[in-house]
Amino acid sequence: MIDFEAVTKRYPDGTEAVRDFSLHIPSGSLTALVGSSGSGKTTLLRCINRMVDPTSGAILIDGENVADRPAVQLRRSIGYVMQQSGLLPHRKVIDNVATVLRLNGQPKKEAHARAREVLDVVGIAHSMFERYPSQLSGGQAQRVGVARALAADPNILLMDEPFGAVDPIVRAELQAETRRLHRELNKTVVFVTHDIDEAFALADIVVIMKSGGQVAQIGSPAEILANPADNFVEQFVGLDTKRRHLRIEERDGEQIVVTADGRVAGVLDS
Ligand SMILES: Nc1ncnc2c1ncn2[C@@H]1O[C@H](COP(=O)(O)OP(=O)(O)OP(=O)(O)O)[C@@H](O)[C@H]1O
Repeated sequence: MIDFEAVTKRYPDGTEAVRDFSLHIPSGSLTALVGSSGSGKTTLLRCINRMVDPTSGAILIDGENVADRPAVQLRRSIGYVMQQSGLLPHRKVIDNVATVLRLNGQPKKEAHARAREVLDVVGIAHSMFERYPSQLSGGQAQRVGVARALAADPNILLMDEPFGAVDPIVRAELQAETRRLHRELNKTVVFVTHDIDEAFALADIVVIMKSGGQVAQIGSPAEILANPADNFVEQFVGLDTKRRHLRIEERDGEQIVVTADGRVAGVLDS
């Protein structure tokens, strides 16, 4: 589990990116931080692996303050996927995925065996293992980025707008894949996105952020849709314009998602 305790981050130029942010993230959940540009999502994500240190407050992983962990060791123990895959251009796919394992001291043979295994998990064909990143499509590069993040079998996976730069069809595939991986691998995933639809499609817990790193609402997709906290949230999730023609109804003890014309769109997991 991850706990943010009254986290504030002020950058040296005085920008207050996050103010007094608290959040409990249960182990094994998929939490989406969603909000407009500049609302502090990336700053919060990076506080988890100490790419950013908060000005005040604390982040605890399983009860231990991350500030007490050596930053490099902490970072290598947490998977990180970013928007532009971040693959090293002069290294082959297999070597990119094996990088953290090699840095952790694993012999090349074992690191490559694990890299092949995890590339299989994310659906990269063997014929691509020896390619360079420039020889991959955007969607393939993101899959390799996910494989690299999973290689050291971290308990926590941080994903920062991982599918922001791919087309909508590939994006939908990668979202489905993320759901599958999350179900199968039982990681704690924290996912940053601009896209409320993506957040609702993926997350158990959605955190809607306003500018200045302030929380507008925290809840499950169902809770937020059923009870938006204020006008900002209504607008953000598109309830004000009826863009989102969905409502939640209770039927036979189950929460049913119903469209504006009364069709059942799905059943929410309890
Ligand atoms: N290194 C930095 N120095 C100064 N200000 C920064 C720095 N990094 C981020 N900021 C500022 O902090 C605020 C929050 O930025 P952050 O990147 O966390 O937001 P975000 O919600 O992830 O935005 P986006 O969706 O555009 O990536 C912004 O005003 C940004 O300009």
